[in-house]
This record gives sequence, C-alpha cells and structure tokens, in this order.
Amino acid sequence: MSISLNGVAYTHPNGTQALRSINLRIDADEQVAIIGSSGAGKTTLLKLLATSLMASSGELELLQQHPRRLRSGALRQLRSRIGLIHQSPPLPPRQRVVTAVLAGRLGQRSLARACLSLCYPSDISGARAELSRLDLSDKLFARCDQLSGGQQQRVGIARVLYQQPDLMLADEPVSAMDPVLAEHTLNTLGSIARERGVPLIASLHAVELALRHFPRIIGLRAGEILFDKAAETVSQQDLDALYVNTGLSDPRQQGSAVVLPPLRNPCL
Ligand SMILES: Nc1ncnc2c1ncn2[C@@H]1O[C@H](COP(=O)(O)OP(=O)(O)OP(=O)(O)O)[C@@H](O)[C@H]1O
Repeated sequence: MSISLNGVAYTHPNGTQALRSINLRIDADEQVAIIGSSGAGKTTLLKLLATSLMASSGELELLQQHPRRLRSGALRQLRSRIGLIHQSPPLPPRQRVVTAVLAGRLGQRSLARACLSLCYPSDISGARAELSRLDLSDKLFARCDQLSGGQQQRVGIARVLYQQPDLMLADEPVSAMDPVLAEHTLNTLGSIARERGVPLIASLHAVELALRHFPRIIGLRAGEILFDKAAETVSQQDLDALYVNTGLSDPRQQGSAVVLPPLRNPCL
C-alpha cells in the first residue's frame, strides 16, 4: 500500500477548512482521478500528498513514511520521490526547456551537482526522450516563455517523468491542451505509471476524460469524499450530486450540469 489517509483534515491559515476527515487507501498499481467542483479541495488534497502542505489533523502515510514525523533531511528525501505535475508549471521564463526538464532530478543530487546541471545540462538525450513521449522534442532548446500554455504543461510533465518518482500526482495536467493532445498525454501518463509500477493520482475537471482514463474515481465535494468507486460504476446520480451547485441558478439550463459519457476507453 502506497498511500493511506486516516481522518485527514486541512484548514488554511485564514481559517478556510479545505478538507474534512478524509479516509483513503491507494495501492502502488492504482490510477485514480479526483473530480469535483471548483473549491472542492482537489488541489489541497494533492498538495498534502506532495507534502507541500501538512495535514492539520489525522494521519497521512506516504511510501511507508509519515511526513509530519520526518526531520528536514528525510522530508527532502521523501519529496524527491514524489512528482507533482502542476496545472501551470512554475517554469523560470528565461530557462531553456532542456534545463527545465533536467531540473526534475535536482532534488536527488547534491547542491554542487544541482547548480552545475543548471548551468551545463548534462543529460540532453534523457530530456529529449521524455519530451518526445509528449511530442515536444522540437522545443528542447526553446525558452520556456516562448511556449504556449499547453506546451508549458507538457514541459512540466516531462520534468516529472524525468524525475522518475515513486508517486505521480497531477493537478489538472491537460487543462490547456486540445482534445487530441489531452487524450495522448493521459494515455502516456497512464502507461508510464503502469510500466514503472507507481500510483498515478490526478485531479480533472473534464469528467469524460477522468472516466475514460482512470479505473478509480474519487468524487470530492466541500472537502469530503462523496464517492470513491470504479469508473464504470459512476452513475449520472453520482455526478448530479457531485456537481449540484447551490450558488448558481441559470434558468436557461435545465437538467444535469455534467452528463455521463457513453463509452470508456476500450484500451483500458
Ligand atoms: N492559500 C489559500 N488560503 C486560503 N484558502 C484557500 C487557499 N487555497 C485554497 N483555499 C480554499 O480551500 C478550498 C479548497 O481549495 P482547492 O484549491 O483545494 O479547491 P479545488 O477543488 O482544487 O478547486 P479548483 O477546481 O477551482 O482548482 C477552497 O474553499 C479555497 O477557497
């Protein structure tokens, strides 16, 4: 078992309670999508799993470690085993794509080697290989600020693939991509996670993509798990309950906000 959360809650410093009593177990071979409306707590949950936030209460176990009990060196080591793909990857604007991808392994190197590799990219073929999986190898030496939003997302993904983490997390990883690229990228992420035997957990607003690409779906609503079930058993009622929005009422829009798509990916 790779991840376990027992009664985990998180309250932001301003008092907003983002997660309440989350109980979860995720195994090494699992691929899980987290869906839910804006503000449901998806990003907060991923940040807890990435250890960039610490739970306010409850027990979180990640890769056989308890992040809150670790000293700073051990916590750094744990973080180097976790890859978080950001919706808008934090790429220094003037940095070359090759350097941004190679930065995936900075956390696994000594400070001196990390600084050296920032100035003199040492594994150009490694960076190219990850970029070509995402159809972006032609941008190897481009500057990050000269890329489109979808291309920047793919650089962020290539960086995490290059890192080769033991746990892959992704926060809206394909939100800036066209439908064909989004399909290709999710297929790539899924098959790499399977090949490497690591869990993949992604938040997605596109419910049809979540249902097609992920065998297990967690529906998060107002900081709580509303359902946690196999994709093929998610019903229209589940989605209606998840996305019912008490704050919005559009008289022109009748019926369900999100409609259950008819088909799952036959490759899965
Ligand atoms: N830095 C912060 N300080 C205070 N409150 C925050 C902060 N970040 C998020 N929140 C609040 O925590 C709750 C959960 O936010 P979170 O970003 O996890 O939601 P989300 O499901 O990822 O939303 P979205 O789909 O819009 O990205 C929301 O009520 C949000 O307003």
